[in-house]
Amino acid sequence: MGEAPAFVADDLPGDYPNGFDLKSEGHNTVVNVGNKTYLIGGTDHGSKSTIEVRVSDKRTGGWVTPTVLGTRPKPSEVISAVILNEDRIFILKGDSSPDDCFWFLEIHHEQVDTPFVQEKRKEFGTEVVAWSKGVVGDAKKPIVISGPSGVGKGTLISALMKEFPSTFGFSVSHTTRAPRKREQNGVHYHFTERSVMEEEIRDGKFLEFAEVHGNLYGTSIEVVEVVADAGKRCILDIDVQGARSVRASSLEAIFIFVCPPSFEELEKRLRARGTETEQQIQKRLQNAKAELEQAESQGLFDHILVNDDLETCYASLKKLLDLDEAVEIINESSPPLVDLPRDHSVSKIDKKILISCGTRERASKNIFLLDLSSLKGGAPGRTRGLDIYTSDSMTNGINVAVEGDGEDLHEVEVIQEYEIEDEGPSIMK
Ligand SMILES: Nc1ncnc2c1ncn2[C@@H]1O[C@H](COP(=O)(O)OP(=O)(O)OP(=O)(O)O)[C@@H](O)[C@H]1O
Ligand SMILES: Nc1nc2c(ncn2[C@@H]2O[C@H](COP(=O)(O)O)[C@@H](O)[C@H]2O)c(=O)[nH]1
Repeated sequence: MGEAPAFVADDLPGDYPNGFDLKSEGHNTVVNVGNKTYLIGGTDHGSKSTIEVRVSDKRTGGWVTPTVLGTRPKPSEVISAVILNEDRIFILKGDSSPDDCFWFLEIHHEQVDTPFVQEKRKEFGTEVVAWSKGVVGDAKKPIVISGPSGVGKGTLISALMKEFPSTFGFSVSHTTRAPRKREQNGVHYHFTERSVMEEEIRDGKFLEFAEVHGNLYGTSIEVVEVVADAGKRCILDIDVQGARSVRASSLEAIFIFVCPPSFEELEKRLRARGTETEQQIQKRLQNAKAELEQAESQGLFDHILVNDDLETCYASLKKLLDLDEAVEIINESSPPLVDLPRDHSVSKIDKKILISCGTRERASKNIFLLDLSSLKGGAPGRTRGLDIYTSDSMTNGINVAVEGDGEDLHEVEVIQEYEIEDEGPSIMK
């Protein structure tokens, strides 16, 4: 038996407040989770238009604007919503492009939080919600490479990127340090002012950041997601503090620490590179000692590589990434894409979402199923692992592209075995 619809569009509270800059009629959605009501809808501030969120606690009344983290979706005229696990709301945007129709809004409900919302609630001391774009299919785990300055991380990463340009994408960090000769903005780093970066950190735009050798460095969420969205495996070159933060985040990654064969050799390489002043070299060497000690921390790094002979170290890196025999494969099969039409209805059945296309009056037989049982990640990045199944990918009028010969679609048969409640769709425009 299917669950009752998560909410209905008519469920607007009697005291639905005017005065919000949320568009009315259809552009908004109201979701009740326990004692809270979430009003989710579009605003139109010119180029800055995004979906906004207001929260009301039924016990205290009144509406608050929560701290909103993550990349906010652009408004849509048709928004459907389904509550998942009470710690997040699944948002479906009708009439949106395939890469923009599924979103998750992570919330706080009673004792239930996603780790990110929990951490940020403590940090901000406010009501916090966090957006995370839903992505069909999975992405290969990003690779975090750490190690003391001058050990050869950049050299190893460049070799990987050169040999496997379609497989890997580099996470271009932000830094407040000055560019070196031949370093290009946007390629080697996003060079930025400290005040700007600090503000972006406060806005929750960074997956991790750290003060390293007297400058601020950080990995923006956007940079990592842009690489993953391009179907590439992201490589992060970050210090040990950053690795620790990523380990604590929702980003599942492989963590590699690169060691020098000796401290003397590290110093030799740093000096030979000729990019730092004597004072900076001393600072980096001092920090290297601490980093080498921390590399031993239980559970932080999955692999430790000694970069003595470069070729040998590079071969070991490729081996642990299962690339030793590899020839780069371009255009691996991509996950199915779906255009969610403007008129659709949504029902929740366990961890599956059934979407029927068409209006209530002119119901269409076009349906597809979203399986949310293997979700991974979440704010501050993407929520991955959505699976789509469609009844008839070629003839049903939904623009669904499915790889393979169609056999994968046998799961769709299961749809007919579910009993969907008669109450109609959970929301319809
Ligand atoms: N195995 C190696 N043997 C000898 N020299 C090496 C080896 N690996 C790298 N190098 C050299 O050591 C210097 C430092 O390397 P690289 O810039 O890649 O270090 P890094 O770890 O990325 O440093 P940073 O953290 O400061 O960016 C470079 O001049 C590079 O050519
Ligand atoms: N925590 C982070 N550390 C970073 C990031 N980008 C680079 N780094 C580390 O900084 C040092 C110095 O780099 P350099 O280019 O000035 O030599 C090095 O250990 C890098 O790994 C980041 O985004 N976050």
